[in-house]
Amino acid sequence: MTTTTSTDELLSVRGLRKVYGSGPGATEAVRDLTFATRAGEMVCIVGPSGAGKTTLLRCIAGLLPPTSGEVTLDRHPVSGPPEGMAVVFQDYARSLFPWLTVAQNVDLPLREKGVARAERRRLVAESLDAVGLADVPNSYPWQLSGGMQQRVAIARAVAYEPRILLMDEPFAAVDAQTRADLEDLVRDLWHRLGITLLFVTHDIDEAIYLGQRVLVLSARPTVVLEDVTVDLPETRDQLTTRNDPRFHALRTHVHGLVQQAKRGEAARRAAA
Ligand SMILES: Nc1ncnc2c1ncn2[C@@H]1O[C@H](COP(=O)(O)OP(=O)(O)OP(=O)(O)O)[C@@H](O)[C@H]1O
Repeated sequence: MTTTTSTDELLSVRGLRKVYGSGPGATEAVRDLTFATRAGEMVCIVGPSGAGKTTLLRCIAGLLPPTSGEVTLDRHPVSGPPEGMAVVFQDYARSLFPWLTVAQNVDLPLREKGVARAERRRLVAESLDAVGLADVPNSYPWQLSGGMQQRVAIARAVAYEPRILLMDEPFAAVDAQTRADLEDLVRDLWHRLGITLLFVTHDIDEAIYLGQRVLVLSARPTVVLEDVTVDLPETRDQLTTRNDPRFHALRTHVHGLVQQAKRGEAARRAAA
């Protein structure tokens, strides 16, 4: 288990509950979630399908009001999209504007933030360079592969200079090789920029490869089943890390927890 001291806590989720709708048709998506992350941490979240991972991220991002409980960023309650937070979703095709070029897509949130033109130009160029897209600023998203489009979405988030970046299954729609490249890109950006990262994924191997901690969620209504510390060397690469016996042990452990969560869901359904 990881304990987070109150002094360096950045994000805190306390007693979060989210119920959609009311009356007999209500869905309790999240029952009672409590965890915290320190500044600069990389925390991955896994859990069975429908466990409420997207609901949790939307509450953290201030896009959805919780039914009860609280999310704080730097001790300030989150009640709308907070400054200093950026989100990358799975569906890059819908999150990019097809009528804007790559550079214009990255630039848009900076314009909305009121960043001066010269500074915007620098941030757009630097972030496109950071994701390996320095040579296509004038292309349109639909002219690029899926992996490249997701890089544009990442560049847009990075250019915003967030303190915390939320990613909701960002690589679920790309092929395996592209996914491995994007995982390494995220680790690299996290190291270089010193941001805090909260990364939701279905993929247990991906969670362990990327994270310093993996929060395993139960099935709906959701609680944290276990907060697993990923005690792998900080320098990771696709071959060595994934062949490390410790990686296999962690994967077996997390896999067992997710299976346990699914069985809990099956038992709940049988009892209903
Ligand atoms: N707008 C909504 N109205 C009613 N129920 C909803 C709404 N959004 C989500 N739900 C329900 O809440 C539960 C959790 O959904 P959510 O999308 O947060 O889970 P998830 O863990 O992200 O799922 P997946 O792993 O399949 O992406 C599901 O039962 C879902 O049907």
